Amino acid sequence: MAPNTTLWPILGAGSMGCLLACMTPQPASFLLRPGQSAPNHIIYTNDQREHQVTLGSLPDRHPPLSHLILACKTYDTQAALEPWLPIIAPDCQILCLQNGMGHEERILPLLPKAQILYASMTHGAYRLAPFSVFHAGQGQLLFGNGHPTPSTPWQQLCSEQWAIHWRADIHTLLWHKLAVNAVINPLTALSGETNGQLLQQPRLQAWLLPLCREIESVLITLSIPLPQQGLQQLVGQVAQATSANRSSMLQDRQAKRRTEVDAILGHLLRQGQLHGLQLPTCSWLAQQLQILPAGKFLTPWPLPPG
Ligand SMILES: NC(=O)C1=CN([C@@H]2O[C@H](COP(=O)(O)OP(=O)(O)OC[C@H]3O[C@@H](n4cnc5c(N)ncnc54)[C@H](OP(=O)(O)O)[C@@H]3O)[C@@H](O)[C@H]2O)C=CC1
Ligand SMILES: CC(C)(CO)C(=O)C(=O)O
Repeated sequence: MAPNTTLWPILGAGSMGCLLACMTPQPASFLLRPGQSAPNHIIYTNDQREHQVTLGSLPDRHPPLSHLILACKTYDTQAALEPWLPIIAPDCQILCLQNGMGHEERILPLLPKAQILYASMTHGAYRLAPFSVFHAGQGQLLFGNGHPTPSTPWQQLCSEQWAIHWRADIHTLLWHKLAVNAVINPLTALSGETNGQLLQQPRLQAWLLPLCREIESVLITLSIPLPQQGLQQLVGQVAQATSANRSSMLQDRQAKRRTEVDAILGHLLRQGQLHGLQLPTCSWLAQQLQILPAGKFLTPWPLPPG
């Protein structure tokens, strides 16, 4: 079925969903929770300007959705998709903006023929109010599905203005992002420290080498090229570049929200188990993230296991 490119359906009207709705070349249309309705525009704000972006809406009778942007948290994927299954084409192309990996495990049980597209999103955004988004960090959206070039409608989404680019090597990029997140996010989320403190505090620094070694062992086993400079070096660069940031996982814990640990460390641990790898450091951190009450931090900060 030819994708309908006059509308961009987005499932999840949070920070990322609203930001994407400002970036699509034709109007976006939100798929909301049953019973909710969207206004006819959203408000985009950044440091310099504020403006309204018109939203579209799906007509009462329309062909099954041939493409969809998924912008809910990883753990909400199934519940969010379920009510919309009757209007989604079985072979729908679904662009996942979500952090972490394991999108297939969440989507394919509901839509076995869906075609998944992967994204590495470094634009930062938060909601000022429902349907009002603040674009906090100008980053880029790199996406792809392993093919060298995008097909319809995805080539229309590519944009210099918004730094949205198709990448043939998206899987390697995603693994490198996952690897960095699997180090920075749990260490900061459990210690309560900013990203930069990982390079400042010797007790936190002591975790970097064992953790990076374990994660590199997963990449090597899966034949994913290692970051050129080595994982620990890459983690150091990202922590330095985002030194004042509180990681998304730390923010989730401070706000007493569920974290996306399962899509990050959980995915690594499942891959490790599948391939008979021992990942004691990853495993310990994932366990602590499950048991430590929200808003509480590990004090004194421990030495790595083993
Ligand atoms: N924010 C950022 O800067 C970045 C976020 N990401 C990733 O993007 C993904 C989304 O994050 P973000 O936008 O921040 O999250 P938000 O919590 O802001 O948005 C998630 C949205 O999903 C909606 N939702 C949840 N369950 C359902 C459901 N059953 N049906 C319909 N809608 C539902 C929520 O609705 P409701 O509001 O009603 O709960 C909310 O609007 C995450 O994986 C995150 O890691 C990646 C890079 C940067
Ligand atoms: C790169 C990093 C660690 C920046 O904070 C991030 O992606 C996150 O917080 O999830």
